[in-house]
Amino acid sequence: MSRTPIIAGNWKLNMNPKETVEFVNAVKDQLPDPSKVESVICAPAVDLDALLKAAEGSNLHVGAENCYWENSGAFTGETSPAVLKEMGVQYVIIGHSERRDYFHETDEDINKKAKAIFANGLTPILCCGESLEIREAGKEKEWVVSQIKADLEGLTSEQVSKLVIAYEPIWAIGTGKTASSDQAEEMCKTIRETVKDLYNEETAENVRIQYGGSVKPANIKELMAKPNIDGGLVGGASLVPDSYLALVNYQD
Ligand SMILES: O=C(CO)COP(=O)(O)O
Repeated sequence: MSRTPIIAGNWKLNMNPKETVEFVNAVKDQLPDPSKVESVICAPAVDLDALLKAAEGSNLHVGAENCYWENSGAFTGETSPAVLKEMGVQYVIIGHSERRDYFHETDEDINKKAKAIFANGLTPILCCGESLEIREAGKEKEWVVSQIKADLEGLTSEQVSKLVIAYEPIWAIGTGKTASSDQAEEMCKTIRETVKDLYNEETAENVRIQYGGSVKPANIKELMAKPNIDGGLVGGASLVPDSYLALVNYQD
């Protein structure tokens, strides 16, 4: 298996440019070799310039938390994927449950964003996941499979081979309630099987699948030991240098 583990912080609406630079200076010399574990921070758009400059020459890779599906035009307040690429950004989170819930993003919007991100040579980190209500009804697999099918519509196997998918059960986000490593593995396996059904075995073997939802230094090792979990998408525990370093250096 040749998938490189990828641990990504999702800072959400936290951190300013000064705090961003302080964070990078505290972590940049202690990050793992990117061929062993890829370390990513996804930051608010207003922090990206500071983040990129501070991270230059280090093993830290940079992502945005969102973007629009058009590169330019009369779209007040949006972020251009073409400009993210010009700046040196590598990843863009799309389909986070907070964007789906609070900003009413649909699978159709997310699919358009995925296409625009790939067209600009960036890599999407595509989030999916079910609410507590859906899990309690026993419908989490069909829910996530239908999200994945709609979000990947029209993408090529070459694109999906490079994609990162983050399985984030909404009931585990910011709640301190982690899915058990078995529950996380079961869903990540289902996602990989869905990619295999939609594309082929090779694409399914290449796609990297993260788990997200109360990932912490205390549970990262157990999650990463699972065969279908290739990384973590981490909110709260990615904001503090020591805990971010403990996460990306989980192999030590
Ligand atoms: O939403 C998340 C990452 O995208 C998870 O957030 P927490 O790690 O704070 O639970």
